[in-house]
Amino acid sequence: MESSLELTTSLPGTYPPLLRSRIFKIIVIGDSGVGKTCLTYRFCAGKFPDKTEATIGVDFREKVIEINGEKIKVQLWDTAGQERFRKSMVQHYYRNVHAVVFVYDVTNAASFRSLPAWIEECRQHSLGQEVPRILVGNKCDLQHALQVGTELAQKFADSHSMPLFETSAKNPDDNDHVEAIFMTVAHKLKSQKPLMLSQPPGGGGAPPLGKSEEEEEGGWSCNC
Ligand SMILES: Nc1nc2c(ncn2[C@@H]2O[C@H](COP(=O)(O)OP(=O)(O)OP(=O)(O)O)[C@@H](O)[C@H]2O)c(=O)[nH]1
Repeated sequence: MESSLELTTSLPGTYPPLLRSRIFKIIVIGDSGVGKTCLTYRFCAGKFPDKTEATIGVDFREKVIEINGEKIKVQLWDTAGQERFRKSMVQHYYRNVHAVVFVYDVTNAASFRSLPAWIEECRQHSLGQEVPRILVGNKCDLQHALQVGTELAQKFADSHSMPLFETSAKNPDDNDHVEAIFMTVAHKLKSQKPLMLSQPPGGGGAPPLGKSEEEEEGGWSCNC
């Protein structure tokens, strides 16, 4: 995937000023091919990617946004949907997560039926209802091929206490805008700041919304 070309490491001692801003780590999860890469690329780069390949392990994309005068880095972890590309990375995805975005493809009922398994995987990694979660139905531009209607998806979202957004990474004109979806999550995280300053017992949940683990380790940064 071409996005890997956009990744740059931070050299020790050369931290750009924005590295001190707060980071929201949001993981994007769902079956292979639902459009996780396209959605994250759309938000961070502002356009639909020319071409994508199956994500191997994880890709990171970041965007700096401003909420109420504070600059915040939204770090999207685009995870691999294919099991064979996930195995070695799973433990890393789930550390220090602030929010989860579950994605299905509205033209692929199987991707919708997989959602309980993705939710369960998150739960097993201490990401339950206390962490902001949203549900995104992607590829709404392909209305002629629709397999998952809004009513069914809304029932599922309600039963898991998640807001539902239906969008298209390719052409969001008539749907929820990709940018607005991720901004909604960021606003929610910012408004929950006091709640997130302490670790839950056992330390399994999200850390304070300050320096990320990757930042502490001088890890990856992507400026797309
Ligand atoms: N028509 C349409 N096609 C889309 C949309 N989003 C993604 N696609 C296409 O769906 C295919 C898969 O998209 P990806 O973003 O690579 O899917 P993914 O979920 O990241 O897949 P993995 O990396 O294997 O987990 C690509 O051919 C995209 O061009 C959309 O909103 N509309």
